[in-house]
Amino acid sequence: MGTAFWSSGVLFAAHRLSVFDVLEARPQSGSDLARACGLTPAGAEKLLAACASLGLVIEDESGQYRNSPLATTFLVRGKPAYQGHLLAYFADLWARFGELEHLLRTGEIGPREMAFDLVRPNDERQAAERAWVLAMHEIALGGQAEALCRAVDLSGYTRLLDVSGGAGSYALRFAEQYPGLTAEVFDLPEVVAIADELIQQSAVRDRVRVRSGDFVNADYGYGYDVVLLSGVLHGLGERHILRVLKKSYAALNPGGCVIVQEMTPDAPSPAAAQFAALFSLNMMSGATYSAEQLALWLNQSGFLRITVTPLEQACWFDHVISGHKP
Ligand SMILES: C[S@@+](CC[C@H](N)C(=O)[O-])C[C@H]1O[C@@H](n2cnc3c(N)ncnc32)[C@H](O)[C@@H]1O
Repeated sequence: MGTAFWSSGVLFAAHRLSVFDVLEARPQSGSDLARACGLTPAGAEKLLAACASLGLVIEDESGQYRNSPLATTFLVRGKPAYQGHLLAYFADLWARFGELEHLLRTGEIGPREMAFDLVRPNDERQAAERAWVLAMHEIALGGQAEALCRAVDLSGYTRLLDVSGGAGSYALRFAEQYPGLTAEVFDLPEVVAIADELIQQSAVRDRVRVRSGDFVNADYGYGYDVVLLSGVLHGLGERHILRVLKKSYAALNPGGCVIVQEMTPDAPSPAAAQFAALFSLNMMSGATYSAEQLALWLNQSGFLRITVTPLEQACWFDHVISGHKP
């Protein structure tokens, strides 16, 4: 455990230096890669050896390196299962976890993260925010959207509101699955701008649209059959959770349902439970809550017929909790 960050550091550096993009074009020796990626020859050799030890690249008998199938699938820009934005998001959490002790003692981010945020140029900040939104999309495409679609049945419903819907990934997936469904992705203005790009590239662009606003203070509207809250509640404390759930309740038609998708410490697999426990540490407010606690909050907000569904296969969110408006 003490050296786990070594592997993360190698992965982040190799990805940021475009090592996997360069190797995908053709196998390279250490000195070729040094030239292509702007590294010292010694640095390139060490990085390649470290990547080989992690199963990211493979060396042949002539000393040339190529991507492993793992790297080709997930780490090359433009590939359908590319996870690079998610990696960039993890790399952004580096400072937070490096100064965890400070966060735990004070409840505030540490001086190094603060200093980093202050000196970060605007274009880098915007790129990081965009990477974060696209990271959420990569999670959805990486199996989460399929898992959610299998866990809930929206047959007969016609209007869905995806509150804090991020890239709109789940609204898009549901619209694809249910031809009679229209969906609205509600999020902050800069986020819905990115969602709208993805919507316009999709086959369901005529049935999915965006609306910008603040989920704590905005009126969600009314007449919806489904309100989706995916990965939203873990960022909030109890007071705001109940506020969001009550607004969701008000937005629904009688018979409509709220769907909460979350990571929980009572996840079906030990690995997922560990992920939820560690994930909870990087949040300034909020926490990963148990499925039972989330179900209780749904009930306190007026929802009935509450069901709790563990997602065995999903890699990020491990539970769906849904409830109906009577
Ligand atoms: C963890 S992401 C989840 C995104 C998406 N639902 C998903 O599961 O991929 C949390 C979302 O909450 C949004 N958010 C944060 N503060 C917000 C606010 N005040 N009003 C509306 N959305 C907000 C973020 O922009 C982000 O898209």
